[in-house]
Amino acid sequence: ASHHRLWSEIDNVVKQQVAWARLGVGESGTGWQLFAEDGEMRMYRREEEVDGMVVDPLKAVHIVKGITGHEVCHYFFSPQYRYDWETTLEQMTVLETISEDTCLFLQTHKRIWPASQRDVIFWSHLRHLPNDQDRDGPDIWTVVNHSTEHKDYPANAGKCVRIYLTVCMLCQTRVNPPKDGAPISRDDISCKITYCSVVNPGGWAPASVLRAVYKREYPKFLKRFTAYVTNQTKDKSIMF
Ligand SMILES: CCCCCc1ccc(-c2ccc(S(=O)(=O)CCO)cc2)cc1[C@H]1C[C@H]1c1ccccn1
Repeated sequence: ASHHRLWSEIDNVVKQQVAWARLGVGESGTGWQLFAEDGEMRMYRREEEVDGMVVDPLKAVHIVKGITGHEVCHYFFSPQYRYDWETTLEQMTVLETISEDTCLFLQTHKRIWPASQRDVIFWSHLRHLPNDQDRDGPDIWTVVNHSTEHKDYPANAGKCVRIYLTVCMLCQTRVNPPKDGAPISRDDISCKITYCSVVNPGGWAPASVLRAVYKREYPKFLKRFTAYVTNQTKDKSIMF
């Protein structure tokens, strides 16, 4: 059904996350600190705490040649590929396939010493925001992951501490049409990726441990994931 029980929440969160992702990290005065750089990838964070817990918002901007936003979102959303690129994943369960572009996931992530193991339940929604209104507007593909409850999996019932997150993978494809009118090849395309994430680690974890983990894990994740998409798509026809 086009309108399922989570539809209004998903619609609101997606609109809010797309607007947030499209805001640049602005000039240095806006509180965004550049903390990792690798080629075209720039990773920023803001230092924020909620009830004494580190919930540093993260925003990464990356430009990857040879792939499209549709392809990035396809491999990010689809459960069947996740174990290939998500290295901190211990267990992933699709609790519900709500529609062909909306799933409910339960994930347990590998324990990161000295903190206790974490799990998370989130809905994941894949959406194409075409620019058919104004031609030169951005053609956006996005996946938004947002924590939610599930009656069969109450928080902190087992060994894992429940975390809460909102993640937005927002992509814009750029095409440089070949001069001689030849068909568009992967050499003529690139994808501008904006990845935003806010993770509330649930139970207490030392700020120094969390910040060290984020500093190590986020750049590794985005590099590994984008390399995975490049490798998966290199011999396939372009998914626009
Ligand atoms: C003491 C550590 C507490 C927090 C551990 C933890 C759990 C989940 C997550 C997480 C869960 C989902 C997503 S996603 O973008 O929706 C993709 C689908 O998997 C992303 C990151 C992050 C972290 C933090 C390690 C940090 C970290 C950062 C990037 C990758 C892995 N780990």
